[in-house]
Amino acid sequence: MSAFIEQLPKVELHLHIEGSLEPELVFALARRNGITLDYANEDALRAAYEFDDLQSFLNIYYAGMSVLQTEQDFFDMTHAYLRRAHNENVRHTEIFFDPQAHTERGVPFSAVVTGIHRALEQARYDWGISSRLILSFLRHLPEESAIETLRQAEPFHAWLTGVGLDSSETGNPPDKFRRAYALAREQGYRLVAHAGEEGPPQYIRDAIALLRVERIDHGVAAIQDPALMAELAESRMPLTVCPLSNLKLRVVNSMSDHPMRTLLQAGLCVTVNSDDPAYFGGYMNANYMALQQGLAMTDSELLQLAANGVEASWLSPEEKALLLRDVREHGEKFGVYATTG
Ligand SMILES: Nc1ncnc2[nH]cnc12
Ligand SMILES: [Zn+2]
Repeated sequence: MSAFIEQLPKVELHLHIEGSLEPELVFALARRNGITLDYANEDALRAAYEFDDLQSFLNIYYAGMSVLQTEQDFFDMTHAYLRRAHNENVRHTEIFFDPQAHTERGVPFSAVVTGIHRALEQARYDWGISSRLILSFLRHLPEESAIETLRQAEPFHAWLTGVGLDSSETGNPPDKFRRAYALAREQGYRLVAHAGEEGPPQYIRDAIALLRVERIDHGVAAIQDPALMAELAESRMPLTVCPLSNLKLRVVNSMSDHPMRTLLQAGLCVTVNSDDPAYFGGYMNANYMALQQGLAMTDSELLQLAANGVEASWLSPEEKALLLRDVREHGEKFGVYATTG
């Protein structure tokens, strides 16, 4: 592992907290909650992490999170992620959670959000990691369910910065959630959505035009549409790209085919993120390393990606300036300067 990547101050903007649940914790929580799993042990579960596409991953992802029952379970999962993030010099993280995947199983919304929030507060206190929490709607469910989830979130609005949209993309276009997003916007939430992971470039356009998002999660399908790429570059609309996720879900055939460098060189505000690190083979450092090894990205390009992460974050302008200074100073220490911007 390169010291440049290890010591680089990093921002993570696309992380599903349920996707940070490592097999060891899945089994520990199953034991604690008296749940019997379909897998004999941690290794057997890990061996099932071979995916053909997004849906084959989502099936295992939802099964894995069924061990989460109590507020303490949500705390423990979030705390474990934050410890890893801290160890990888992640300074700021914006975390998705999927409340419907838990409330549908009878887990109260309050237990989910309180456990996660408590861990975020503790990490801020213990390790100085700042964070934001993003409530993500499941797009395979009806819009009414998303709107009901927004209602359940009302008492916890102070802990929630934004709303997002994840799960099965194909056949569930942004248009389906127009009313839910309009409501969230009225209530003061910031808006993001997964678009252009497996879905077409038109979903990226629609997320921007119909849902009025300020960031696109994934967005790698933009590579198929030069006019869209030019618009995204011009507006500096951030894309929260997840390299190892794209590889494991076969969005790209190999890391050397990944569009990250082309998007970066075209002036888009692309960022590096881990998506579901327990399932896709690594956290933030591993994602930077995949770009370094698979695309031969230079330290200068990696520095620019880290700076883009700060730019795309929901930190205040003052906090961004401080963190950007740390990123630049890290580069100077290694004699490295950002490529663009
Ligand atoms: N990569 C991904 N795409 C869509 N939904 C998800 N939920 C968790 N990870 C996801
Ligand atoms: Zn995602």
